[in-house]
Amino acid sequence: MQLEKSKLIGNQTIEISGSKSISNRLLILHQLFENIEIKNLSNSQDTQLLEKALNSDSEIIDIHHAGTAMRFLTSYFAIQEGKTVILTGSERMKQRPIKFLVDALRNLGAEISYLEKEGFPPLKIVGKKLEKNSVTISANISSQFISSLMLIGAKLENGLEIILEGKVTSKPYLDMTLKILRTVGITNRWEGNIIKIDPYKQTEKHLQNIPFIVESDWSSASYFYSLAAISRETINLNSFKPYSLQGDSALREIYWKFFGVNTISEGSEAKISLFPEQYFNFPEKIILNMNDCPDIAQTLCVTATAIKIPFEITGLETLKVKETDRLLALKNELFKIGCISEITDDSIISVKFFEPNDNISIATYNDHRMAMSFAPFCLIKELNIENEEVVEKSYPDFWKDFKKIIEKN
Ligand SMILES: O=C(O)C1=C[C@@H](OP(=O)(O)O)[C@@H](O)[C@H](O)C1
Ligand SMILES: C=C(OP(=O)(O)O)C(=O)O
Repeated sequence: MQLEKSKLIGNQTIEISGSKSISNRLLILHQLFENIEIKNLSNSQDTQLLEKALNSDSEIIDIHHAGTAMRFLTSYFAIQEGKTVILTGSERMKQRPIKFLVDALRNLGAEISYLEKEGFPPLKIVGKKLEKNSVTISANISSQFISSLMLIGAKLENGLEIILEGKVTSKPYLDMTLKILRTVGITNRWEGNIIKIDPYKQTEKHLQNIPFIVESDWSSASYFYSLAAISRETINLNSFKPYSLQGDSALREIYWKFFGVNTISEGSEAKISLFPEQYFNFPEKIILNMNDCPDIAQTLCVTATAIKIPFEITGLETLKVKETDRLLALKNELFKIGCISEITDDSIISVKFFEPNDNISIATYNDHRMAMSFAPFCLIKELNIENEEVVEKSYPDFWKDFKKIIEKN
């Protein structure tokens, strides 16, 4: 996608579809427990793949690049008595870890085997009744493993106790799962390092359809925060609430503190306006731990580079095992837009900004967030985004929405 040097058309309104994370949880719960009437379901390819997998009779389920779906379906199929499936995905999916989740499920009594490399998809899952109700799992690789167990917990006869070992990564996603479980009547608690999910008891309330309006996707909103911060123009976003289940709503505080972008909520209309201060003193350096919101780290690095604010971002140990090694991809591509950076296993630090060359072409590494996070740089300089179709994974309408609010400068 060739993007000319552009300027923002101020005060336009964008409607992003429902949160991918919330939608994925609701689809699993709908299938396992309840008639949930889901409104504003995510239109992301990942959510569509999950929905298709849940309704499929096929023995082979290919989930492509959808990590959350892969992890959630592993537990889901493990408890489908009498059903055997092969759960597979893209070449990258076959490099993304799943061992700790498989070990935990096996310890509960599940029958899961690896078809290629030990510890990685594809998996053969023979659905069974799980008899045990307590399991220990490392919490520092991916919170998706734990959410996956939590989502099936209430289906086990005595519920499920999950004992977390080590540092908990991406914690707001676990809080999200617990809160969503409560909305469908599954009681739970998290005390110290133990999460307890009570067994499901159907009540009269549950016999009706439970309506759930999915709030729009905060991770997708990040690209508009970036545009607002760089352009200093206002952007309006629909279907966002003042109180969110999504950890990426930390964008409000982060973009206010470091970039002076105010978020004004019009509560009753579930609409927010991103309103940049015109005379904001940018900080000398951004020092931030983003372990709670890893999916918006790429966005923040590009905004900071465009405005030339040095940054030191830590807590990013999960980035290496996402759609690509996001730390390496960031280092390579930030260089093209004028930032020399250093990376470690869990951090990225800017070292120096310089005037980038012309003819910038950003590689996207099969990673939707690489494409979307670099696009706002067109407010500074013309650039090409390679394989622009990667955005489909989470935000199929991205280019349509993006182009609606920029024009050639
Ligand atoms: O539970 C979820 O919906 C997600 C959890 C996070 O993954 P990790 O826990 O692996 O960091 C996040 O990066 C991913 O996009 C969605
Ligand atoms: C990491 C992501 O997704 P997943 O792990 O579900 O592939 C993402 O959307 O940034």
